[in-house]
Parts: sequence; structure tokens; C-alpha cells
Amino acid sequence: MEAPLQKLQSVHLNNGLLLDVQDADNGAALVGQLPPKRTSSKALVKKHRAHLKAQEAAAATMGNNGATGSGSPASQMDDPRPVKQVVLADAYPASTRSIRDLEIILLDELKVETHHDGKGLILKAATPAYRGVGAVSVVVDAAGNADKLAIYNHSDTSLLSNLPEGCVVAVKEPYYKYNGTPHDYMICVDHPSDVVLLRFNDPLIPKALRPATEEAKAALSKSPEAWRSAGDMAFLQRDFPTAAYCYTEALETVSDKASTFAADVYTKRAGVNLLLGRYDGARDDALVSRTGSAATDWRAYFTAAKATYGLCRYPESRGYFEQALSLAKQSTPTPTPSPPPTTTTNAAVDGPLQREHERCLARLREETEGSDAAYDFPAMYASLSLAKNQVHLDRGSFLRRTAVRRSAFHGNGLFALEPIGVGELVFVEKAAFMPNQYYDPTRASAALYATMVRQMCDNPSVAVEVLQPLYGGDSIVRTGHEGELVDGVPVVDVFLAETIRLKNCFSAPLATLDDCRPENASAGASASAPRLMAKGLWKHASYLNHSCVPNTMRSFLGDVMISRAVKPIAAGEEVFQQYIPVKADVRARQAELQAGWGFQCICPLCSRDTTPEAQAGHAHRRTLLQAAEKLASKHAPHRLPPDAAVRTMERLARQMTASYDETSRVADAYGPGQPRLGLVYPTMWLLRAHRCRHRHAKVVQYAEQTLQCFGYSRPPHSTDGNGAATMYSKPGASPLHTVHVVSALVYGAEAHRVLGQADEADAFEAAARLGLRMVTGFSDDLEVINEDNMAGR
Ligand SMILES: C[S@@+](CC[C@H](N)C(=O)[O-])C[C@H]1O[C@@H](n2cnc3c(N)ncnc32)[C@H](O)[C@@H]1O
Repeated sequence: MEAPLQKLQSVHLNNGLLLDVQDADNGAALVGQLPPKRTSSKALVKKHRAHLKAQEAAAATMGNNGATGSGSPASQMDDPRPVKQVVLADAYPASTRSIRDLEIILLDELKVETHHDGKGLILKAATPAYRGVGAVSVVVDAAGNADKLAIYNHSDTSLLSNLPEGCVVAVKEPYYKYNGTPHDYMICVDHPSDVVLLRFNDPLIPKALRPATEEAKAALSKSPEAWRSAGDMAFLQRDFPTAAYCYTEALETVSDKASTFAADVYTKRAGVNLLLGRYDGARDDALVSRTGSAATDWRAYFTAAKATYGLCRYPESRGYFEQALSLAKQSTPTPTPSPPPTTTTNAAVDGPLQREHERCLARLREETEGSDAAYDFPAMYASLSLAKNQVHLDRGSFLRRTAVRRSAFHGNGLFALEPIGVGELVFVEKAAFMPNQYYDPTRASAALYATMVRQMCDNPSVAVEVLQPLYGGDSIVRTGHEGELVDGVPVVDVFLAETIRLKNCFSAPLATLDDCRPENASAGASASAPRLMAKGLWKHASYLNHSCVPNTMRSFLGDVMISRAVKPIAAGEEVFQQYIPVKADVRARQAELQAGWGFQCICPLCSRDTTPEAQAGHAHRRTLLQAAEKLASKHAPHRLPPDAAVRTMERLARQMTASYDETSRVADAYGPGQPRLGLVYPTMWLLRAHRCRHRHAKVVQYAEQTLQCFGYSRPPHSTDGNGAATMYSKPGASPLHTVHVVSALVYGAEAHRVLGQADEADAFEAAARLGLRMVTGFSDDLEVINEDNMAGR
């Protein structure tokens, strides 16, 4: 399999610099060939050491200068680790074969720009690694050949992320890359599962690569007890990856895996795995560590409960908590004789175990009840803080009202399992992955990719749940072995991870509620200063197909996505979301969907907008809209625009209305209940301009017109309190709900009240409150969208 040479880029997350842009043209002639000349081992090591020295010196100089800005060692400690940006054009699958089934070759057999299918390398790191976007070291093979090895995407929890000097690794089905300058090549490992750390006494290691020093030889003959002590030492130094490694060696070398010694080491490794976020391993180790004695087994179940809590598998976690509680009670049941008679002195039961169990029960309540009360959204909102790193909220996912089914639109979709009323929760989902990094889109994407890959490497079950089922485009190849353990590590295909990320991730503000405030709504919206958002992946929401006029709306509180119905949804009906805010111009929005997600939308809005009759008036309406936008750019509506500007905008709105009316006469388009999105902009401008001038009757007029532009009728009065829901529930209509609908309702209510029309004002206000809850996920505080709060801006 020969990959074409591509321009390869690496993105440095700390400063967004492109670090490694190569012009690969010089290497094109060498594709599939042995390199004409090899650099000697001595020269490679010398150059590498010089490079390391220069890096150290640069770091020391920056430190001495007291540099604390981005790029300084101090700031890099806090910054996310650099990450390689994978280039999908270069995609190749991860190896799914054991190193033991591959033909072992030598470095001088590697061909340039070639994936060596069916082949493997056994290599020893001859130098300490240089760490940038990956770990780069000089490696040697059994014949004494040397070359450079770069491994990317390794989790910090693995010793391989540092590629320590002296370690011996197996590289499966290696890719040999031309590095852009003459005679410069490198073995490039993108998939973390394509490289495996070998134990020093692994029979695969050729004699020439076996430990030479007395110290290393002594390590080979270390007793299980000595490995355990080494693990304890590393643990005390908080070097958890090394501790896990040592405990593993202790377990590999102990003869009786069922001994109390082994149980003790399993317990220790479970604890370390828990600290490292390797929850699958923590649970498995904890369960293996059971000895049949209640006095120790309650701890094993407690660890298993915490590990499965970390994986958000609350029913399983509750099971372990219950076992832990029951055993803990048995182990030290010392009832106190004096009152109260039922209390025990068991600190575990009364302390952390009980507390953690209750926390788990709270998650289960959220998952099953899914009510506003169970979640307490205002408390979630109040707890959010970027500065304090509080964006990951401790909450369960309420998913039971919807399920994945085959969709008539595309592949799988999400379907309602029961009727869902307007404004009700459709689902609430905690992100599977969402780094706490609110960046511009490129850096936020890189951060999400890195988080996904690391968490999947650390937890095979997570890799299976993501890499096997989620849609990743039509061209991606799956082997069916994603997440499977091969040579002790889960198969993680980083190109597949990236394409899944691309198709399924969502951008999330810290809180949608804050995004709705007029003073924030336009902030950071330009291309040169894009709005800062985190990117995350929500597994259940990944099944949502798009509609420009969807029946749900999403909002965010930290890493929790809230989905509410904006129309009544019948049992069995497909649930849709809007992937991106809908543009009035159908060609522009179709182009965006095609470019981002590869499909042509056929929702009711797009179907109508693309008929020949609708298209006939399209060019005219676009010209009118451009004129309206130009006028609005000169005169902000809330800053008392001159009369002439108001008259011009009214004329443009009339002309636009006439154009829609004309289309509506000849086709089933743009009638009542069908949005006229081109009119939204001028109508909203007029609504705000008249509000600013206190022309209340005009405000009412344009509030109603704005509602019509989105496909709604004015909210009816009702004595039973259902008027608001009625507005959003018109059968057969395909309206579009946005925060602008809420603004129109709020300003309409305000004007009605000033005009003494209390019933109308109440109806508008009730509809606004319901509408705002759907937009923000929970709040109906209309003060949030009051434009008066941004006076002077
Ligand atoms: C996040 S996935 C949605 C779930 C996907 N249908 C599945 O089978 O898992 C996004 C992909 O679904 C497809 N898709 C979403 N909405 C669509 C629509 N309205 N019409 C056609 N394809 C759609 C596109 O291929 C898009 O890249």
C-alpha cells in the first residue's frame, strides 16, 4: 500500500503555529524505493543529542529571562500538550495484527513513503526522546542499523509518550516517511496502537537488543516484590505511569496469580489506573483483586464502582456500590449499644462510600426521571466557571425518550419513543469528550481530537463505543477490530477518530443562556476574531440528522447538552436538529451543509426554496436583502436611526413581501406557516428601530410580522394557559424557532402592555418565556434578552 506524498502539517496547540510544513516534491522520485543513502547511527545520535541540548538551552534561557508568555516553559505547563493534526488524505488503517504474526524486518529493508503491510520492526531507543507534537528518538535494530522513530498521539498515561531511552518497542506495519530534506527519513507512527512496548524478557527481542548494562540485567531478574516496591516508590513520587508499569511487571513475574501478594498488587494497580482515568483497567483490576474476604473485598467493589462511575455507567456502578456497602457493613458491624441503636462505627459506610453511593443514585435519578427538578439547571448554570475549570458537570444523561433507528433521510437517526410536547426535554446528554478549552474552531478541534484519542487509548470500551458505531463519512474504512485488544493495547485508528469527530462534533459555548444576551450575541462573530467555543462529542446526539426547520433545539451548560422540543413530536417521529444556523439564502446554506457534512438538505424549507417558482424570485430577494444589510450596517436599529433610513427599510421590506406574495400566488410556498427568511432581517431591524422610537403600535405590527417571517402566527389568548404552546404547535406548519422569535415576542408584549392591551401582552409574554426556555435549555428570565442592557454599545 503506497500513500501519495501529501503536504503534511502539524499544528502546535500552544500557539497555533504550523511547525512542520514539508514540501515533499523532492521525495516523489523515491516512493517505494530503498533510500539511496543511509545516515550512520553515530551521525544520527550526534545530531539528535545536539538537538536535545539546544532545546534544553532554549528552555533554560526562556526561564532565566523570566518569560511567562505563551511559549515559555511556565506557560506551556498550563497549556494543552501539542497535538499532531492528522491529514485525512493520508489515511491508512491501524494495524490489527499481533506483532507475533508479522514478519520481522530490519531498518535497511524499509522503503520510502511505503506502508509495510505484514511486516514489523523490533527497535531499541538509543537516545532520550525529543518531545514536540510527538516523541522522536533514534532507534537501532538487531543489525545495528539506526533510524529515527516518531510516535504520535500517545496518552500521557503510557510510558511510550516519552519513548524512554533503552526501551524496546515493536512497530507494526510501519510507514517510512521522507522528511523533506535529502537523506532524511523517519518511521512515522500515527496510530498509537501500532507501537507496543515490549517487556525486557520478551522472546521477540533479539539478543543484540537485550539489556547490556548490569543495571538493566538486574532489572530483568527483579523479584515480584522488588517490582512492587518500585511501583510503590513511583506512586509516592506521583509518577503514576511508571507505578502502573512496575505493578504490571510484578504481576507478570509472580508465579501464583491467585496469591494474596497478587491481590495486593492488583489493588494497587487498580488505584493507579483510577487516578490515570484508565477506568476499564481499574474496574478489571479491582474485581480480580477480590479474595473472598469482606474485610478487603468491599474496597475492591468500591474501586470498581468509582471506575464505572468514571465511565458514566451508573447502573453498573450502583451494583458495585451496593456490594461494597453490604460487605463493608459485614466487615466491621459494630453496633453501638447506646442510642441510636442502628448506627455503626463503620467509617466507610458512614463516610465516603455512602456519599459516593448517593452521588451515583443522583445520576440515576437524572437518567430515569429526566425532569427539570432532577437536574436543577439553575444550579448547574451557577456552578459553571471557566476560571475555576468547572465546565464538566457531574450529571447523568437522560436518553430514554429517544432511540436510534434507521432513518429515511440518512443511515441512522434518533426517534421519539413517546409523544413529546412543546418545550419538553427530549434528551439531556453529558459529553463523551469535551476538553475544557474554549478556543477558535481550529484549536478547539485539535483539542477535541487529542482528548478523544487519549481517552480511547486509555479505555478500550470507550474506543469500541465510538469507533465502531458512529458515522464517519462514506469513504472511511473500518476493520471491525476497532477498540479490540491486540498485544495488550486497544486498536485506535486516529484517522477514523478524526473523521468521526468531523461529522459528529458540536461547538458549545460555556452556557447558551449567556450567548443569548444581546451584548454577547454579536461578539466574536467575525472570521478574523471567531467566537471562542469548546468542541465536544455527544454520542447519543451524534445520531441526529439535520433539518433547517427542526423539531428540537439544543443548548449547553458546560459539557451537558440539553435538547428540547420546539414542536410537538409524535411517538415514532424522527427527531432533528439544526447543524448550523440557517441562512436565508438557500444556495448558501446548501453549500455549507454540502461542504461540512456532504449532503443536500431536503427538509420542508429547502424543498420549497429550491422549486423553480421559488428560485424565480430568489435573485431579486437577494438583492433586496443585500441592500437591507448595507443600510443596517450604517444605522444600528437600537441607536435611533434617522427617519429616512426607516423609510428606506420599510420600502425594502414591502418589496420583499411583494416578491414572496408573488411566488406564493403561483406555488405552494411562503404561505401562512411557511417561513419567509429573507424578510427576517429587515423586519427585525424595523421592530427594533420603532421600539427605540417608542412607536408601540408599529412595534406590535413588526413583532407580528417577525413571527410570520419565521412561520408563526401571533400567540392566541387563552384562559387555560395553553396559548403559548398553541403558537408553537400549529399542525402542518414548518416554522423555525430562534432567539429572534423570543425577542419579537418580548418587544410585542412590552408594546401591548404600554398600549393597555393586557391580554395580548400576557399571551406574548407567556410565549416568550416558553420560547426562551427552549433556546437556553432552562431559563425563562426575559430580562436576559433585553436590548436596553446594551445601551451605549
Ligand atoms: C451526525 S451524523 C447523523 C447520523 C447519521 N445519519 C448516522 O447514520 O449515524 C451526520 C451525517 O448524517 C447525514 N445527514 C444528516 N442529516 C441529513 C439530511 N437531512 N439528509 C441527508 N443526510 C443527512 C450526513 O451524511 C451527515 O454527514
